Amino acid sequence: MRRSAAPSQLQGNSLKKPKFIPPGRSNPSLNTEITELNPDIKLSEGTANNAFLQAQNDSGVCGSNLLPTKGRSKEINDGTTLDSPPLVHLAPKEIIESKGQEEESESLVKYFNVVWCKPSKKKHKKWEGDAILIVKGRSFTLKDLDGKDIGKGIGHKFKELETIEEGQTLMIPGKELEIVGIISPDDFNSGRCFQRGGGSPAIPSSQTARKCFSNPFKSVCKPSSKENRQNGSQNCKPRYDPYAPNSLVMPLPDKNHQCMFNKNNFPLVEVVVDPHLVYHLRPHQKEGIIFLYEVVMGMRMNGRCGAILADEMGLGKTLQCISLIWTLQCQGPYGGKPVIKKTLIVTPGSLVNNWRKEFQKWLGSERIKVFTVDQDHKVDDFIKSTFYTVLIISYEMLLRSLDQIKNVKFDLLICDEGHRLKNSAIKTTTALISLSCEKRIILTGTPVQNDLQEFFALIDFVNPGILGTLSSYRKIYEEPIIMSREPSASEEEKKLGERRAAELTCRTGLFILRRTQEVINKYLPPKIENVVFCRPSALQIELYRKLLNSQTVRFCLQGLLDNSPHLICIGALKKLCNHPCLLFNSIKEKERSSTCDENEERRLYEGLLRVFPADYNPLLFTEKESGKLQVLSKLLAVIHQLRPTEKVVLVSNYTQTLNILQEVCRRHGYAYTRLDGQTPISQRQQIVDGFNSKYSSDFIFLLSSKAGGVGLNLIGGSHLILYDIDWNPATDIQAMSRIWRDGQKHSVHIYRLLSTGTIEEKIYQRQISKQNLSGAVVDVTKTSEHIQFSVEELKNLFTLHESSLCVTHDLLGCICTRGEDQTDDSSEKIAISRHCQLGPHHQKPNSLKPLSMSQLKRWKHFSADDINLTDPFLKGIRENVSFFFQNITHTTAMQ
Ligand SMILES: Nc1ncnc2c1ncn2[C@@H]1O[C@H](COP(=O)(O)OP(=O)(O)OP(=O)(O)O)[C@@H](O)[C@H]1O
Ligand SMILES: [Mg+2]
Repeated sequence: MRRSAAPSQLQGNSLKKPKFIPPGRSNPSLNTEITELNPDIKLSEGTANNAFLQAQNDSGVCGSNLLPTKGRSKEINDGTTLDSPPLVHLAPKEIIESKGQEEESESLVKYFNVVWCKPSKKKHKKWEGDAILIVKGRSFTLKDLDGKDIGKGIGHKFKELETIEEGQTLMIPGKELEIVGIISPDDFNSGRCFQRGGGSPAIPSSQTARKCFSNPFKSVCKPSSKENRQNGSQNCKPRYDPYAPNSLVMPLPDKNHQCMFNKNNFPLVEVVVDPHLVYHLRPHQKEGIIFLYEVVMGMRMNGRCGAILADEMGLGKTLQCISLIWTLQCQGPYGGKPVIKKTLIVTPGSLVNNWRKEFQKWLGSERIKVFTVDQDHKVDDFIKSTFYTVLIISYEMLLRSLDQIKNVKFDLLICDEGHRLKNSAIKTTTALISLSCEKRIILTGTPVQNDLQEFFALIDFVNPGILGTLSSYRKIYEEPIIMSREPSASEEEKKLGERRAAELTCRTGLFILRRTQEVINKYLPPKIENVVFCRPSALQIELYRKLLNSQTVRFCLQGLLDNSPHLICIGALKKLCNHPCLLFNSIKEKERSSTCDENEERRLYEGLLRVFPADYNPLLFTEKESGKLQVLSKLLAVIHQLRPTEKVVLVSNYTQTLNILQEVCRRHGYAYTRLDGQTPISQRQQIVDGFNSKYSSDFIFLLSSKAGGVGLNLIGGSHLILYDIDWNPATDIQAMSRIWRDGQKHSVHIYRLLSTGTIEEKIYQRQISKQNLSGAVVDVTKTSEHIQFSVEELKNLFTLHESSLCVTHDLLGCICTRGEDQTDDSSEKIAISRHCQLGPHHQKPNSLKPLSMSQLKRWKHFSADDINLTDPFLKGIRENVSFFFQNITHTTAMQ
């Protein structure tokens, strides 16, 4: 039968749509091979005619796709010829089958690639779409290539469905189908059958890390034309000696790549990274550069040049990119011609100057001319000049200068802290998508796989269309994966979800690279982490009790209020934990404002003012009024006394709290500097540099982690104090990573301050238990507004444990007697039998994943009066502390 071209062919969109493989193109030899390779796959009883089972292939996750069956033959079919495939009408019918036969057939699932059109008697059909036909026992489902159901039927005669085969035409209600090929279960389960061609590896993964050290002059210099010969003789030499010891040579492109990108037959030349850079590179950075090179050159996936470098914080993503830019800007594998001319780096405002500094640090100021955009240096100046090759701009400035930037041809686009592009609807993302540059790199230290839709946005940004459309992605990956994780998921759903997740990882793994902190541990000094449980002051406890007794909290716990008033309650408790004067300010503010929709908040504060002294002045707050502030003040004094040359980074998520901390610095005469959301971008790097300088007299760096923490290097400080806790462990991890990074010379001390028995402990417990148990990877931008609380959870949040030294320790079910008061909420206990302070750590402690309950159990812990407490810093602050957890990460070597 002659047929019109299938839509997949007509659209010319081979990247998104599976290729139409007509029955005649089936490859008998391939099938023979597959059958032979899979001796386990046998024709099941009574299905000798089933070509699908013969061709079934358990290919690896990234294996081959559609497996055409053996050429259909007259012998297999009941006398029908190839040109006139059997026409079977699949109208619902009553089936009279023997029971045994029915059961057998029910379990049989078959998948077919089909084309469909409206039923017609015309000889030359006008096929309207490609689709996937799933036949299971007596029912079938037809899905389009976006995974959407476009046809369904049940109760069909078993025999008819059993004998479907390639080339056959079927009638289903409203549609006529032609079977184009058979799909292996693996191709269906992985979802590959829906979207093929979009990301096929250009090189097998086993070769990906291979370095090629072949002689560039050996047989590769084959200039074909005169011009090429000239070019060849000029540029045939690698820029640096590939045979020098420790040289870092990029892999050579394979034949396919050469066919596609070396049309002029330029001689192949080794691309060698500047030895000046290689001298400094860590092993993981060398691998990272090879990875980036392969991806942006399109050597990993034909025609796809987008990468995500998701190394954990502090692993030197900046240096890896700088090395790549410098290499591609001067060299290339074809005739040595440079691959790129201009690079655009987009980064958060606070890091614009950090990038400039890193270029300077690694390459000096002569090799690459970088242009940073700020108030005095406009994009136009970059455009007018031929001097600069790299433009560094903040996301905010990019939006303002988009029109000019669009006029420049950039060959490489780097988006630092690129997880912000996870929302494809926001302006920044659409602006960047509108740039025509194909080679795109996202840098992020934050894990990106926590939300499947956000994951899609990042992938689609670097390699547009590689996962199909958003709606097809949802059907093919997101829905089955999410469904498989529901407690009610059937075995079949679980398997499908797992398989689809594996396929997604495989498809994207070619261009995503993530290494953990462990790879640089040996270059870092030891890290001592402490969780310090601070006794709340008498004033705090009294206010806390009153807040919990308020009508608003009671109504919340009865589930009686809409509009999320629990968030107001949580906010008030958190403020109180930081300092009562913050709560006082809020109450006063509420008194002044008169909007009636804030009644809940007003009711929450009822009677609270009476708890404060009559003449309370928040500006004259004292340290004694807050347990945590008292501990902080002591801690600063101890550090100052014991390590007069060392410096402290003091972190809070709230500007108002930072104001209090700043006032404490002022009162004690500590020199400080401050960076928060209000700090002008142009001043940020200066402030960071000032603090890091050994000549600086600053003792304290006040940092608002949410406003400007990402990407900063604060290695001038070796003590970091987290004054308050965020729901999201990633925010805290971001902050902690500011000082424990390459270049740090001192042992690093981290102190997390928590008010004992309060909501802060609960948030901490949530960080280490819930988030971890669910396996969810978290993201810095998630806030409490995104968290759903059950009434049970709210009850737990709104409980004050006054007599416990450490509720967190109680919950660990530790059998030591250091936390005296065991909580009565036994359902939350994790029963383990262990001795206190197990000593050596069994788990890898250094990855920047949120800490888990089981890891915390292995930390040393002490009540404040414990005689074993030897740490001089902790000893100095024990007076106002009820409990400590401590973990020491010993690193093997210092640089
Ligand atoms: N090979 C190296 N030798 C010495 N210092 C290095 C090396 N690589 C990077 N560094 C330094 O380590 C610090 C951290 O690097 P960088 O800022 O690039 O980290 P990052 O991976 O971008 O982290 P984040 O996700 O926090 O932004 C910088 O001061 C950088 O100069
Ligand atoms: Mg960075």
